[in-house]
Amino acid sequence: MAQSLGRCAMRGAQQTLRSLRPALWSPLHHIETCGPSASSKFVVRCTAVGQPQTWRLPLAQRNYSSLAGTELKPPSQPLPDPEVLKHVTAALGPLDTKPLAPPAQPVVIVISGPSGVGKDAVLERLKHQRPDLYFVVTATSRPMRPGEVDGRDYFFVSRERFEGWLAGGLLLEHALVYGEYKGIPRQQVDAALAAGTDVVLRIDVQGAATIKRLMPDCISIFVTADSEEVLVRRLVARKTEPLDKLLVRVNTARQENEHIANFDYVVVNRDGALDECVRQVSGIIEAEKARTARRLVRR
Ligand SMILES: Nc1ncnc2c1ncn2[C@@H]1O[C@H](COP(=O)(O)OP(=O)(O)OP(=O)(O)O)[C@@H](O)[C@H]1O
Repeated sequence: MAQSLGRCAMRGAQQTLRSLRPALWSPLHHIETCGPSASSKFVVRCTAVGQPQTWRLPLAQRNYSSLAGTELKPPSQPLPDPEVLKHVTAALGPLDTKPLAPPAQPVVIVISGPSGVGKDAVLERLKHQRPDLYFVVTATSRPMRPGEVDGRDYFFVSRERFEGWLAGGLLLEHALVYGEYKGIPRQQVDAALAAGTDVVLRIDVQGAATIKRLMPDCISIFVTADSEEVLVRRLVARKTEPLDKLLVRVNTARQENEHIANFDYVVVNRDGALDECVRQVSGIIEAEKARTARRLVRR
């Protein structure tokens, strides 16, 4: 039997459930009981819009904060009347079990924007929230910054090696950005798409235009900051460029901002609101995947 909760434990369970499934949570008014059941399921009894509901989680859990990642099962539906079902199939023939909407084709998502706007910061957080996406590791000839890891953040390669990859046709797109090469390894993109996985590319503005030409179906997102002043403050605070290179980046950012109209979406990475930006990017991907054109192409 599920046990009644103390006020403190109840609050913990509410917070966990809300963070797990915000969409399901919103109509819930109140959790009444919450705890392990005799059948080793974790049972949550709650009232949603006046209706009592019971949620059964697959695992017994005592620690509410460790519920993250546990699948919430919706309340069980009443079983259909077998006699009625029999009549339906007798009249219409066997019912088709194929999905009514075909799965969406894998998409390429291009994240771009001026230097210092927060592309890496956004992607770092998105990686944790969206393990279903494949994040292409860009190759670059620029030196590693403190905290960066070769093969995780970028493939840090010499100019000679980069030029060898270029000559061998191993890069989908490349550009010389602030005097350093950056390029997208073709094989990573092809392999992820072939496996049906959505691919995220982090590209500078000039590279984004090339990808849009090569892959017109890609979703291009321009990340920008609240203002030029905020952008410059971020770059200065990052302390990764000497003054002369900083000036070049700010000048380039001015020109890049004029290319917003070439992108499908623009998202503002507001100061101190990184999570909000990540949420918007993730929402855009979800909405695009639900577009009928992306789902019906295979028919
Ligand atoms: N929403 C935000 N609020 C405050 N600071 C932020 C925000 N987003 C990112 N930053 C900070 O701004 C700085 C620049 O971010 P980041 O390095 O991710 O930019 P970038 O667009 O990847 O730059 P580049 O193209 O030069 O590599 C970092 O120090 C990062 O922590």
